[in-house]
Amino acid sequence: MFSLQHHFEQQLNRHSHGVKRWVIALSGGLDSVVLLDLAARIIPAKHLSVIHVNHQLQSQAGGWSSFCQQLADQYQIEFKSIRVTVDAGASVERAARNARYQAFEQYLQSGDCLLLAQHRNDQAETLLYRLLRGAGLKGLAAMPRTREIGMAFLQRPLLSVSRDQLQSWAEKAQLNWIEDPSNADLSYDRNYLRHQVMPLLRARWPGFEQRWSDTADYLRDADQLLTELAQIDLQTVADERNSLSCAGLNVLSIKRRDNLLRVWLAEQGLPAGAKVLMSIGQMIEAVDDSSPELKLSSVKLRRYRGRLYLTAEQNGIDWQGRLLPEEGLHLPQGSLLVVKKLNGLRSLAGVTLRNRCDGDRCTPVGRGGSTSLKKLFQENAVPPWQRKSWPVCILGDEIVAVPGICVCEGWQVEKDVAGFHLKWVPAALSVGSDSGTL
Ligand SMILES: Nc1ncnc2c1ncn2[C@@H]1O[C@H](COP(=O)(O)OP(=O)(O)OP(=O)(O)O)[C@@H](O)[C@H]1O
Repeated sequence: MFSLQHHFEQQLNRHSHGVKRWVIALSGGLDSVVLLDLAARIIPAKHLSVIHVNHQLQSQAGGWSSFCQQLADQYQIEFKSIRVTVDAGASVERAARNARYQAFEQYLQSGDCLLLAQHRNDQAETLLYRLLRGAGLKGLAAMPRTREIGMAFLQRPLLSVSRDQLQSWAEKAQLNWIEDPSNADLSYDRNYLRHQVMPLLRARWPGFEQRWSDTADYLRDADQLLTELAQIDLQTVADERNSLSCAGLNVLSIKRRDNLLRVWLAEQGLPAGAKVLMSIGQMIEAVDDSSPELKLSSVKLRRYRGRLYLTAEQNGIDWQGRLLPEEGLHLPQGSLLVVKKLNGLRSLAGVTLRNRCDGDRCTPVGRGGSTSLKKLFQENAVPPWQRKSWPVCILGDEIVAVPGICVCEGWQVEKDVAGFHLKWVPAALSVGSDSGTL
């Protein structure tokens, strides 16, 4: 016979490695109240914590927060309530969800596992909802059982359990919960599906939620395999500055190329619909000396010397006087990385950074004389829009190295000794996106 508690425990055990604290996301509704009850039965209270997000959207919101606090007190579990302001624009549902996940992310620490109470019926609703909105493979994979969130990760241990099973647990255990009146409001798409559409489907095709939940799992596996294929392909076409070779992309079939581009753009928070992929395809196939550009959200995709670059408009980084630390620097505009290996700079002591200036010259090792930075950038195929913000290493008035490009005469470490290698990686663009991640 099915035991909810046993099933729940098994699910937790599958992803318990390294978990120091289990954080229950408690809305006060039936599902998360059952989740809390189950967790409290098998995890010692000192390893548990409850988080409630107050969206401040309804007059009763403060009361729900107090209800959750009282519940946590009953179980003697640490409680945290976070108030968020929901930017109620086109979709209140989506804005509330985004604000909630942001609050979770800020609260969670490394070693935390956030537990959410979504169940099988929620999964089926999500799949149908996404299908209605014309989602791609990733969207149709619906909610993952587990994923990273900020420094921690989240789990949905009830994803294979039905709403009825949760309800009968709640009744047997005599739990109290809140009924959110907005759950009955059919003007919300999710509620319409839940109350009007799903019951019809269930009457005609009993048990369809389980099958849809399996379908979502298959789709997630397929999506993961395609992402892995894209990662393999990226290794052959991307360089260390995360630009892509058009020649390399042209060798791939169009489907495989689109798959790679989708994953590459998604890493930067950029969606890639069919139209965008077609335009990028034209850029890739353009004649080699052309430099087409494509605007994507707030960034530009540019082609330069046969490579594709994603770029934000940069105003130049004020490096002035910045000291070069051994562990490197991570800034919104990019990362300066430092590795120790043969050759390289002999010391970082006193070395500072500044922006490159017009007329800058230096004496790269092995070149036998001085050369302009302009020429060095051209020779190294540094795209023009990156040149302004490329850092230059200075000691006194002298350029001692240009990260990723050269070390200058007199500053290189002795032969066969490890020195400091500097690499400049222009920002991997991260554009705020509302991809509806669950
Ligand atoms: N305000 C909130 N504070 C903390 N966690 C929340 C909140 N709202 C939702 N959650 C978590 O996200 C899950 C899914 O949210 P969803 O909106 O589908 O659930 P709900 O119907 O509001 O509440 P429940 O699932 O508890 O019945 C919840 O089960 C709960 O774990």
